[in-house]
Amino acid sequence: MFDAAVLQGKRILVTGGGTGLGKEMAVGFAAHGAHVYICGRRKEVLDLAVAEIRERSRGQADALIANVRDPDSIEAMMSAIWADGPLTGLVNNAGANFLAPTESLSPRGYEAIRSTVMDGSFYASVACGKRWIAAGLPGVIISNLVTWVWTGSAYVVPAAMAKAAVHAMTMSLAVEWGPKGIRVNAIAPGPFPTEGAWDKLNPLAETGVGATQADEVPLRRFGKMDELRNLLIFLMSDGCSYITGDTISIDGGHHLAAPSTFAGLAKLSPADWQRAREAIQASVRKEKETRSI
Ligand SMILES: CCC/C=C/C(=O)SCCNC(=O)CCNC(=O)[C@H](O)C(C)(C)COP(=O)([O-])OP(=O)([O-])OC[C@H]1O[C@@H](n2cnc3c(N)ncnc32)[C@H](O)[C@@H]1OP(=O)([O-])[O-]
Ligand SMILES: NC(=O)C1=CN([C@@H]2O[C@H](COP(=O)(O)OP(=O)(O)OC[C@H]3O[C@@H](n4cnc5c(N)ncnc54)[C@H](OP(=O)(O)O)[C@@H]3O)[C@@H](O)[C@H]2O)C=CC1
Repeated sequence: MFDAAVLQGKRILVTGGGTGLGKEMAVGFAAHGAHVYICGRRKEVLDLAVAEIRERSRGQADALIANVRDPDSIEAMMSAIWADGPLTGLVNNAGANFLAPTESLSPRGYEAIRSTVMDGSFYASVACGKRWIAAGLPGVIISNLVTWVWTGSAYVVPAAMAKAAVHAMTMSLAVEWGPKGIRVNAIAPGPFPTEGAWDKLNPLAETGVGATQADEVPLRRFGKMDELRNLLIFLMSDGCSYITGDTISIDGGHHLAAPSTFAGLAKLSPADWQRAREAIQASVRKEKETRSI
């Protein structure tokens, strides 16, 4: 769909690019000429991802360990990247989410999600924005949101709140930084199955409702990674020079047909929720064992 050199000379950081959607975007950017950087908290996962991105794209990729919940960690990562030259683009993709009845959430559970999605996107955007502004350089920021920024969603309330905050950041920064040549957009994907998301959002047969299902998507299927890449490459490219402040859905029409949330989980019993919690926490424990930061 695009010229293979459409992103030649671009240097793009994808947060959370070691897995799932972030890794797939990184493959697309690198295959179209960009040097991609990915970050996350697990060295082994990042090393494997860099090897895979290089092989699949035949392009340039590097990884840095960083925790987006920690502004000092983000600053250290940005300084390391900028030492080799400025970024031209940032994708705020790192995310955290799990299904839970809201009344069961502790302040730490809420904070784990809010700080990853809302604070992480803010810190990374400001770390890039202030460098671009100081150097008089243009830049592109794209945040990976979800259609709940328009609909809300039961049982994932901290994620819906935090993504909505980043939606507001997108509109606000587009206006504030537009005169400086910085474009700020977002995407709102529907279901694109990934191990990370499905472990946390569809842990049991009973949790297979709306948000993670394909049958009520008007286009009757999940999203494909090539479709995601096409949108991201376009938004990141110089051909997209007049779009800013927008959040573009890529969900096969799911949110317009209404069942794109977790409303259907009202049928779960307390025992079902306990099993869901145990399954989610088993997945989190497995991931945490391999964290490097
Ligand atoms: C359509 C699809 C849209 C997709 C959207 C996505 O974003 S998909 C992206 C999917 N990918 C990811 O999410 C990847 C990143 N995710 C992660 O790093 C972890 O999943 C994390 C968010 C739990 C944070 O880890 P961490 O090391 O910071 O945290 P921790 O383990 O120390 O727990 C913190 C608190 O949370 C509590 N708690 C946990 N589970 C449950 C539960 N089921 N119920 C209730 N509470 C729960 C836990 O008890 C603790 O509180 P406490 O007891 O101390 O008061
Ligand atoms: N899959 C889907 O259908 C949809 C996904 N999305 C969004 O897409 C994004 C990616 O989700 P997906 O690929 O499915 O799930 P993943 O779990 O695979 O991706 C999350 C990534 O974020 C990284 N991450 C999490 N916390 C931090 C942190 N504190 N610092 C640095 N990196 C962090 C994780 O790496 P590590 O744990 O090593 O740090 C992981 O690589 C999320 O923002 C999600 O909300 C939106 C709509 C639909």
